[in-house]
Amino acid sequence: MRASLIQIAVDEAEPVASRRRRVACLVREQSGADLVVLPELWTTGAFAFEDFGAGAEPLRGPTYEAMAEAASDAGVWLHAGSIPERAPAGDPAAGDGPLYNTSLLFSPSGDLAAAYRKIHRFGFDKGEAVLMAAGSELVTARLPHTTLGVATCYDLRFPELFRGLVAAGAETLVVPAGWPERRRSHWTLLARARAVENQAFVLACGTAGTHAGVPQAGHSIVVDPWGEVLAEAGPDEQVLTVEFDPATVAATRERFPALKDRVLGLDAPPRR
Ligand SMILES: NC(=O)CCC(=O)C(=O)O
Repeated sequence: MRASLIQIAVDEAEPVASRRRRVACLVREQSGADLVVLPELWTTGAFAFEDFGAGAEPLRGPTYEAMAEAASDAGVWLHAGSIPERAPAGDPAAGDGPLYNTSLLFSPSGDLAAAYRKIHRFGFDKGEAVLMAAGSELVTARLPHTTLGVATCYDLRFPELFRGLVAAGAETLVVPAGWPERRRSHWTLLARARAVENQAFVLACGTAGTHAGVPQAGHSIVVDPWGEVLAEAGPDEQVLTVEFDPATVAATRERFPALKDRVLGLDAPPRR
């Protein structure tokens, strides 16, 4: 299986419409890949909190349209990273619906195969954590060669989410991100940890450049179920292409069946 991770540079100097066109061209150039992956919030930038509202789109908005077309032109499965999704208002009189950090997966015919609303929002008491609503559903998707489990950026710090994805059948964990350079060591460490503990491939695609004054780490990374790094990008915009055999997941789980020794229900009650 061939995957291409497109590590996009997100800089405010580039208008969003131009970046969208540029990214669509890059996706089309990946024709022949089985799966193409884009980063988190590459239209606004993951740290451009002040732009989330103005840059928000309905699920089937301009980024959806452009990426569906690019996936179908290239004939690839496309994990199109995430968009700031403005959900429909439940009550039209109350104005806009909530914002979500929503990632989109398209099939090679350009149909939406899955949408995942990020569960763990980053920022503690500010930024995404207060501006966006949290998703609540785990999302997996069956591709011809493997089953994907999807998560977004800060989710990488929460191993229980990935356990849930594995329990739902995931073999390849796809993590679009806008991870800052400041915590790059966590990024590579956590990507490898999630691969080793879940005996799964991890495809983690970050952004390059600097937006909202936050230099991005780049260093998109692909890790195999044994924790070995198959490929790692540098800091700048780059297409990281890797070939891997999804059957390695079953072989690793059989040869070293640690997942079978899980003891379920160990969650401690919250401390008072
Ligand atoms: N966009 C994010 O989720 C950033 C996460 C991050 O910076 C971290 O976990 O560290």
